[in-house]
Amino acid sequence: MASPASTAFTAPQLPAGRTSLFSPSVSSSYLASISFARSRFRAPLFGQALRLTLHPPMIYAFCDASRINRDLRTKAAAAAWGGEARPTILVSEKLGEAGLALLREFANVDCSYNLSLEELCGKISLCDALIVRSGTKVTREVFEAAKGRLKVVGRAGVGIDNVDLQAATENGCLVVNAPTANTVAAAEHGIALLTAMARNVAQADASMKAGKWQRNKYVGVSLVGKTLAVMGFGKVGSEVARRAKGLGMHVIAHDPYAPADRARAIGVELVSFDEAISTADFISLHMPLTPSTSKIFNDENFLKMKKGARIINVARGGVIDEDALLRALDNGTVSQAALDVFAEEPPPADSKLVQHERVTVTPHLGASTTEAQEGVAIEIAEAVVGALKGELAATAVNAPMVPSEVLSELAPYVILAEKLGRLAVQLVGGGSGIKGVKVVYKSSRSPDDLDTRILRAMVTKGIVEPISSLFVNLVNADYIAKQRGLRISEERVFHDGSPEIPLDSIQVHLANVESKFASAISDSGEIVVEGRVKDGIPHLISVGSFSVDVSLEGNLILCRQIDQPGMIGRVGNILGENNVNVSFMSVCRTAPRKQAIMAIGVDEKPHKEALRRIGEIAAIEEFVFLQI
Ligand SMILES: NC(=O)C1=CN([C@@H]2O[C@H](COP(=O)(O)OP(=O)(O)OC[C@H]3O[C@@H](n4cnc5c(N)ncnc54)[C@H](O)[C@@H]3O)[C@@H](O)[C@H]2O)C=CC1
Ligand SMILES: O=C(O)C(=O)COP(=O)(O)O
Repeated sequence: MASPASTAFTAPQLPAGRTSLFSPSVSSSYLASISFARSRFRAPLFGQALRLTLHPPMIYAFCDASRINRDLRTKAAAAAWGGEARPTILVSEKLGEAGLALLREFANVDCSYNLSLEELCGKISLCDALIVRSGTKVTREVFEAAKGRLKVVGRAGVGIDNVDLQAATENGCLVVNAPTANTVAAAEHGIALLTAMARNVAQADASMKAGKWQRNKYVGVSLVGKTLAVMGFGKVGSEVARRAKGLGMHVIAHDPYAPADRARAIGVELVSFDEAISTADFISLHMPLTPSTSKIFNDENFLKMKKGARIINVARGGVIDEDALLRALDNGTVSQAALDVFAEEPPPADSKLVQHERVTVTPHLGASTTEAQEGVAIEIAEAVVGALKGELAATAVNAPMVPSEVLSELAPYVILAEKLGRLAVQLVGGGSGIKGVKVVYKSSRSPDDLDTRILRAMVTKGIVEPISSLFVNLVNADYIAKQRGLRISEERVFHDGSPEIPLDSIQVHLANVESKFASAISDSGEIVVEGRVKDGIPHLISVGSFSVDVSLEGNLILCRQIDQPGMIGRVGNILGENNVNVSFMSVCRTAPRKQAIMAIGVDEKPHKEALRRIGEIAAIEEFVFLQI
């Protein structure tokens, strides 16, 4: 690599009249950059501490910097960030008042319940977020009808089987849920159904109301000493287990993914699926509905059950083959069932299962307590508002969860990563197509101590957005990379420095490509650009095998020239005559009077004519203009 004898000429300056680096006219990458810091972020710039106040569009932009940048050109979005118009949140099912109040502080809230699919599709392109419970099917059609406006779907509860996560991801829409606030309610409902079923409470109640007094008919079974199999030992399952232990039951559980010590800690033994269902008197279902759990309780598995077993389902109707359950009830394999959830909700009015004498039913009431609904509403409102502000929700279902402290630490590197991707892709020439991208992180931290997912996503964004109409964010970056056949690999290089600083530099390598600026090809034959964060500002520090030193603001001109006096002046004059403000300039040479690379940061895009005149300077061997 050429010696880093760079000469920095002009200190970067804030454009006249700008009080913040992040004025609305600023590029998408700036917007993306600051969105990580939750509210305020102090960046020591050019010897002075500049307070960056995050306006909503800026914060939000992290989720969708390019879209926001486009939106900023529209009246609606411009107003949104000014506070005149605000984001719109559609709430399609009943949500607790406390949650609605939180939403209303931040957005316009449209509570429209019982929408048909057509009505939902009709509204959704006017909404930035949608909040649902289990009754709204958020299908691919809905995401497509959103035409890119919908940024967040909030599921006010746990199960997200009613949301097409793949379609959400493909459309860059974040899905968040509220996974904890209804756990106890669901567990209590499970216990309520268990005890009610064992003692025929619902049937006896209906009988009395019909004027009967049937004491012999409704003799129940005792729970104490009986075996309960908890199928799915997650949040709800373990709370059910804890309560069932209190009722004197012997509790076993099946969950392929649950840690045995967590079960042991509450006196529950984890067993295989077959052992659980074949030894239990009561089987309580608490697993999610997924392709692998769909209809897992079927004819074959009912046959394995202890004769006369009793089943409780507060999870999802779809985990049971309902026709098979009916057969098992009728042939006595299963003596009773208590169901809160159904494959189709509401089930058909003539459902034989609902009408069955030995089946106790409730209309999906597991989460329906005053307390749980209040909690869920607040949990989801905070998650959705946070996501609209660009914070990464801790309950994101289709995006990597990056803790907020990691985000704020990595914020300047995130900007750097996007800019390096953007630069690298603009250096590609010759229609070679990009296949392999390698991101190299030089860091003194151990790999476990540096979460690079967000950086990789932003490199992808930087590479993909300039060459496509796609917008890329953390939600869809990996998906889009895969779609475009981009293999993104990462490499860590140990840097002997302070672990206080997360990264020394980031390199982006594009393999097997030609470049329109031959000097960008390194000795290894790849386009390589490397950057570093200095004083909170991303800098380009090498291109190909040449060292440079230029802050990555505005745009960039790279020239390779024969090192000789007067070059800076000649290029500077042409730019000056074109009213293009130079923000930064560095020259790096292999040796005096040999080859040199001049990197010039410019605020404006030079006119074609100015670029042509620069290209005509005899000593300039090649040059390229890059938009950052
Ligand atoms: N009826 C209602 O109103 C409510 C229903 N639910 C439902 O209850 C279920 C559980 O909720 P949480 O406990 O909060 O979720 P969770 O994610 O904490 O627990 C689910 C557990 O199921 C396990 N699991 C996954 N596949 C399994 C399999 N094939 N066999 C056995 N276990 C498996 C997972 O390892 C996990 O431990 C979800 O389906 C949720 O939608 C939750 C709240 C209210
Ligand atoms: O949280 C869950 O998974 C539930 O099933 C609760 O559903 P709901 O919000 O009451 O429609």
